[in-house]
Amino acid sequence: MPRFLASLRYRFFLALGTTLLMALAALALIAKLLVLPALLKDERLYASQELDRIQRAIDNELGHLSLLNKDWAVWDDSYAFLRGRYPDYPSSNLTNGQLFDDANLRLVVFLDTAYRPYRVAGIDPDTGDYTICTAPTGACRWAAPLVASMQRHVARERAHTRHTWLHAWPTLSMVSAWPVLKSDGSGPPAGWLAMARGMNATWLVRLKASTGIAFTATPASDAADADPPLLVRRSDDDMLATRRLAASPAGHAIQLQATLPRDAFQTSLGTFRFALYWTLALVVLVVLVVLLLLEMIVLRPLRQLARLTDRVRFEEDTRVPAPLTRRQDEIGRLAQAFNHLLAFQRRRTHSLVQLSQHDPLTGLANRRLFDRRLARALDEARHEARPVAMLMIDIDHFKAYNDHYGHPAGDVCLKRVAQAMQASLAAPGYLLARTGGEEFSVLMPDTGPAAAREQAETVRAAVEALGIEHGTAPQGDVVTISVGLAVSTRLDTPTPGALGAAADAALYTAKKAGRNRIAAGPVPA
Ligand SMILES: Nc1nc2c(ncn2[C@@H]2O[C@H](COP(=O)(O)OP(=O)(O)OP(=O)(O)O)[C@@H](O)[C@H]2O)c(=O)[nH]1
Repeated sequence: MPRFLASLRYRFFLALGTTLLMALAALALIAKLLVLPALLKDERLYASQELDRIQRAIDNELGHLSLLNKDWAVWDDSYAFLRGRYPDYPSSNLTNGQLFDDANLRLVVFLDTAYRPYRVAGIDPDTGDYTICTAPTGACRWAAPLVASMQRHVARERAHTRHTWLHAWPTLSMVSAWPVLKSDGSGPPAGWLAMARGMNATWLVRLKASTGIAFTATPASDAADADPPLLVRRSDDDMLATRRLAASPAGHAIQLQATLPRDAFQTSLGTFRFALYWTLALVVLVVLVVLLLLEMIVLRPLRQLARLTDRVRFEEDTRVPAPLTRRQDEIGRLAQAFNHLLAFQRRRTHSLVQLSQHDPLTGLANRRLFDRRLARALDEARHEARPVAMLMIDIDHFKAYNDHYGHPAGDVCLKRVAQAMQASLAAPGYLLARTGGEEFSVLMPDTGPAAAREQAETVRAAVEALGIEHGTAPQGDVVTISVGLAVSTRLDTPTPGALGAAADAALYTAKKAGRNRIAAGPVPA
């Protein structure tokens, strides 16, 4: 594992960073696979609905044309005209101003019952001239395609009374046809009256105004062009929606093309982006806050504990800081447990130190501690030119005591003697130690020969005063001790070994002299 990954801080950073990236990828996927297609679908639906509106407007126009057509077709005058009984009908009714200008018509055609043209009247789209003929020939030749379309429609669907359709060639028109009946609607039909209205610029302006949609209507050839795409998004601002309407003659169509704004799409996209960016910002913020809280609540205390663990080795009274132990959470419990562990370790260390430096029977210092203190005392005495005194003490005829009273009684005796000697020490700085089986030593720093002898006598007397019965002792009937005294007073202080040897020699002298006494050794060199 790379070194920096060993830190929890970086591992959390990496994990949260990865989570963040995954969230980003998920959002991008959601945007690409769900949101954007839904928005585009909505836009397609909107375009289709707008084209529907244009188509409905055209249907309305056809309806109006059909009503006008019916008014003229179901009329006694028209009926009489087709029956040949009203020769003045064209001059009275099919004049330019009355029908073609006011009703915005291009062509009016009467067909007889065999669908043959009876009268053709209209405005030539090329010249703008009004023409009226008995057939679409000569001056009315321009009307031939429309007349043929009218003939075909009426002949094919004569069962119907109303006919409306769109015509695409050579110019765009909407066409209506009705059977010519008497004003009361009775028949039989005298023929057919068909009317065509040009889908010209004027018509387009009117329809644009009524729909509010900017569009064009152009002739198209079904055979030549493949079906155009419904929607072409030309820019972020607008799109081109296209639809073809069936028209006559066969193979022709009218192509509607509406230029539509993309406001709704852009607004929805903007809203989505806004939500997306805010979501991202929030996710980043949450990650940063989590990292910050992690650092403050978990990682920093953990580092504090780690530093504390390092210090424990060098500073004895190290404790976990109170703010950590006061916490009620897991870190607080860890800090409290850490403090308990420290206290437990200290107790154990203390008891181990005690065990290693004290005698388990009497509780006095043992030889190890005594030797260390003696060396230190002599060291200090050497620097400060002060005296150091030492007593070496041995219980008299203790083997005989053991043999007579038994070993357990010997132990009790040892303890009582130790307590008595301890109680008799004059200064708190004096150290009494059990340095052998029934051998004791006293270290008396800063103590001269006189005070040392006085203290030795006090110790001896204290043991004798205990009055522990010792029936087999040659020197009396109670337990006594012999004391060897050595004092260092010279500037060249002796070594611990030399002082100890002097005290030992003095003890030997005391034993030799009859026991239960004190002997002072020569001042060691
Ligand atoms: N009960 C008991 N006896 C011990 C202990 N340690 C040493 N002793 C005994 O102390 C006795 C010491 O005897 P010795 O060294 O022969 O000397 P002594 O009999 O005291 O005679 P002097 O020293 O010459 O007066 C031995 O019998 C040891 O067994 C102990 O911890 N408990």
